Amino acid sequence: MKITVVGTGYVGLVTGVCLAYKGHHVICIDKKKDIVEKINNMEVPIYEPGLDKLLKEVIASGRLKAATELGKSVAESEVSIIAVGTPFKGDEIDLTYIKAATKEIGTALKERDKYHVVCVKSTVIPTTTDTLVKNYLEDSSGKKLGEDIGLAMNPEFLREGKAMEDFMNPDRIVIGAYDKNSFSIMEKVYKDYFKAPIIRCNLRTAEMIKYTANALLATLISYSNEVATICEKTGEIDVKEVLEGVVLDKRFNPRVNGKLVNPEMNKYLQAGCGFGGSCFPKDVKALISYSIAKEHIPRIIDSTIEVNKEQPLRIISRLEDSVGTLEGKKVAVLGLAFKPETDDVRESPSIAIIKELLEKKARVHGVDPKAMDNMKKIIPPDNSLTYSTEYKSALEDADAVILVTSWPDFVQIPPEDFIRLMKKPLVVDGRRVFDKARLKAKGIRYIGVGLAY
Ligand SMILES: NC(=O)c1ccc[n+]([C@@H]2O[C@H](COP(=O)([O-])OP(=O)(O)OC[C@H]3O[C@@H](n4cnc5c(N)ncnc54)[C@H](O)[C@@H]3O)[C@@H](O)[C@H]2O)c1
Ligand SMILES: O=c1ccn([C@@H]2O[C@H](COP(=O)(O)OP(=O)(O)O[C@H]3O[C@H](CO)[C@@H](O)[C@H](O)[C@H]3O)[C@@H](O)[C@H]2O)c(=O)[nH]1
Repeated sequence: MKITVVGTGYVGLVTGVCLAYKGHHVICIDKKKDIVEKINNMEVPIYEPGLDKLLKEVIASGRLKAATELGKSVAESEVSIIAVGTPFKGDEIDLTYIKAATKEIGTALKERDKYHVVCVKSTVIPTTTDTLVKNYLEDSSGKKLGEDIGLAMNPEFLREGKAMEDFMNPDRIVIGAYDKNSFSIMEKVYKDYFKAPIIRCNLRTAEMIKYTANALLATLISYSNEVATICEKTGEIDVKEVLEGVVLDKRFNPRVNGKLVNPEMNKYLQAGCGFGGSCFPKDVKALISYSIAKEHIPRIIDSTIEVNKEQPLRIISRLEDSVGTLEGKKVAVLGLAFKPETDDVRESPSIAIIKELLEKKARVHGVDPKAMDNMKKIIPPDNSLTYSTEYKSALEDADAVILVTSWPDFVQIPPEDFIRLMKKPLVVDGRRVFDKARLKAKGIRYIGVGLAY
């Protein structure tokens, strides 16, 4: 099947490469020339484990190409998948890129005389596909939906850092479609290639499934963080023990032959310094603003954002409680990416933490094995702020370290390094990954989220 993917960022590139690997012929379109050139030269423009190898394979086999213009490719394809960004801007979702991509596809469809399905993969709020996208498409193509063109909404659930694994082995494939033809063509994209239940629904339901999934996962994180604060304020309760006691319920973590089969869910029932990334913050905010526009004040998901905003700052105030003023003190921030195995720093809690430390006149040394360059673009280095990719120079003479991202390099730091390199070692564990007892036994002071002593 010939498929055009419009928008070759994170989702578009993974989608294009995986569909080509499964046997489809894919053209990936992006406005950015440098992305297109890199792809055609078999270079991956983002860091994502496993993508490199497959990209080389599909380019070499001729099943994937990249281009900046979509006209020819759309006219020759059965399906166009829209995977452009849908950021949150001001106080609502920004659909500028969706509008532009839809218009361009519609214009290109004037040249096609066979049925063609336009599929929205970008995360868009309910009713976007069956109103805005439908209207733009019909206006720009001069064709009628259901007669000459089809429309589908197929949300993506991949996680950064695990994108290849998630795309290749999806838990479910959600296909919202306008008509029968659109369903059957979209099924042809997936059915024979992926082993997953296909959920057939209308366009709005598909849009809402995506938001509900992200808002629920983000809410679990904020819920865990709220419980953490209650534990901190009580004393002699460790939120880690509490949540471990909760997740062993088989309704969260079913067992097969006595073994846990879904411990991944436990990551969302853990206390820490908050969630970040390119999706949770913007999607939860978009759902809130959509709900308000529909005249419903969403109390639970509103608090999800509020708790998350406070979480990085709570860490700093606990550090201050322990060491007094931060002015002139050196603080090592371990981890800049919003989670391990990615170079993505968008909305990472490390941004709020570094800004707050600088505001309090601390000297900051940020460390990350992959995300340092991306962070430099957001908060450039200066006299008070240094970056590196390894932790040892950051620990040297530091008054405290704050663990923000649980990269294995950091989790495995031997306590001897804290003792040897730091002034009077103090570890603030923002992800609860260190062995508190082991550190304390070596005389290292320890502050953990959700732990008062
Ligand atoms: N990143 C994720 O983990 C993830 C997972 C699931 C869903 N999503 C959703 O997928 C969508 C895309 O996210 P992303 O992270 O891949 O975004 P991204 O910013 O990495 O990529 C978007 C790409 O689209 C290109 N683009 C914009 N307008 C274009 C046009 N008219 N023609 C051609 N190219 C165009 C941009 O140049 C950019 O490279 C968003 O709606 C996001 O919410 C993202
Ligand atoms: O090893 C981990 C993994 C996650 N987290 C926390 O969980 C949050 C979210 O992680 P994750 O869900 O893996 O992030 P994303 O890659 O942004 O993926 C989410 O957002 C995507 C975009 O919509 C969806 O497709 C995914 O299903 C959804 O999980 C992070 O900010 C962290 O707070 C950790 O602390 N450590």
